[in-house]
Amino acid sequence: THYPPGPTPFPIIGNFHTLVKGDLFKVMRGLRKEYGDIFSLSLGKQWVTVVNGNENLRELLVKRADVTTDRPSCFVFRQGKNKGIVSASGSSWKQQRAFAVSKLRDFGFGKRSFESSVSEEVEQLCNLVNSYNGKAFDISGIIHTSISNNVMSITVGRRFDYDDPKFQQFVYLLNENAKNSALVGPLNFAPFLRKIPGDPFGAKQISNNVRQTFQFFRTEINEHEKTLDTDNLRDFIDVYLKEIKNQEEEETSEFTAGQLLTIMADLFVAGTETTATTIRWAIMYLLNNMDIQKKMCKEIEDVIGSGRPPCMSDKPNLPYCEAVILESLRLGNVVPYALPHKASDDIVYKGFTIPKDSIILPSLDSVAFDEKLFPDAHSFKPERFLDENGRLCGQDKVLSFSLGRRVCLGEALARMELFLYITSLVQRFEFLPPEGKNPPVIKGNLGVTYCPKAFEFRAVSRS
Ligand code: HEM
Repeated sequence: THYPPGPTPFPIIGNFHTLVKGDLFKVMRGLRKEYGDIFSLSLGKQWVTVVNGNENLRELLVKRADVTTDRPSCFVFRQGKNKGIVSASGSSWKQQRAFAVSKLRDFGFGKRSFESSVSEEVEQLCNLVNSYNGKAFDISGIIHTSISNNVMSITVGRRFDYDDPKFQQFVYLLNENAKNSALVGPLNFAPFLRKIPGDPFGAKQISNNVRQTFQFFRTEINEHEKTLDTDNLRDFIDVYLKEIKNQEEEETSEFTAGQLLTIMADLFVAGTETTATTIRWAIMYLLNNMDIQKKMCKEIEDVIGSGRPPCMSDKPNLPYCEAVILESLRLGNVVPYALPHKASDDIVYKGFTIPKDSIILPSLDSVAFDEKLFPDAHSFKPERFLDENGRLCGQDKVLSFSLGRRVCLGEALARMELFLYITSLVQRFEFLPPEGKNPPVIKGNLGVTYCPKAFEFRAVSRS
């Protein structure tokens, strides 16, 4: 059998030493150059096949979806007990995902009917930003809280105040885990790393944070159970609790409180950090490209003015703003290797065999920086998404939400959030570096998500 090529592994640790050599992006891009689009790594007992390039990803994740959709059993997914949506596989995943998608949609998730709720959240955020009176500040904490409220209002049925200490602690835990690079890196694949005394890879801390996240939602679910009225369903938790009751008689029912708990954590974890981070990237790029910020602001002024905030029906009339958002999604590269998939059977592809039960890592990074799709790929150039008539083009080339059956479940909501938050902030404020300072250096930190290093800026009211 012909396995995909890759660096020669050492005994026991495999290619572990190659991956921790430094910048993971550089290492992975270098390996692609050396071994080709489909290369493999060995980590402990795990085989990992890294898939690069738009066509290979489409071929494997879409056309061969029958054998590339499951999740492997690695550290990050065991945190979700292989239940719920993100970490689950097979028929259980299919059923839970379909149920969640359909019921969330009933509550307006990602649809126009939910727009007013997101807009209110944006308004709250803008008012808070305004209260800094143009003084330099770091927006991460409040943007995380604001974004998570959008998912909370549908799932838990209420929003949380920015100064709610319990909620702040909760959002903090999430951030801490998201920053932990071990979750996407070696820890995920090499079980022996978790046993090293002193917890150098933060495995215990991660598990502990996850436990606290689950506890937060367990309390919410318990309170919902006490007040449940099946004729008046308030939110997603209520809908799910009703389904548990409906299926009580069936011995094989997959609708359990444990599943609900994991789905809640899934939605919260997958839906907060990603969107909030993309917005922070957009702000960072706009601070470094004042001309682009001015153009965006001018488009908003011409189309909407300053009398009312932007709404979704303005989107087709704001192609330049939309191009800035697409370029932030692409260059921000927030989930560079998506989440691990599994080969559920031997897959013969381009003369290689990707062995059954090995991990498939989709490199979305390889698409975001593909020079053929995006010439001068490392530069921030919204114009690449506009044709000669200023109309939007090439949106489909951006694969930030992955593809195939595992495609991001929150894509529609995320796109709505990105549009409303970014255009509203630009309409109301001019983003400037802190007084007397240069704009923040465009640098990221690769954890679960690739996010900008902490930075401060001034948001100066335009009125
Ligand atoms: C800019 C924002 C976002 C980006 C870039 C993003 C990106 C992604 C990516 C790359 C994946 C992995 C797909 C794969 O395994 O191949 C994913 C999965 C997922 N996302 Fe998102 N996401 C975003 C926002 C959201 C939001 C707002 C939600 C929901 C509230 C959400 C919920 C999920 C869920 C539940 C999954 C797991 C799907 C599954 O395993 O079946 N995401 N997302």
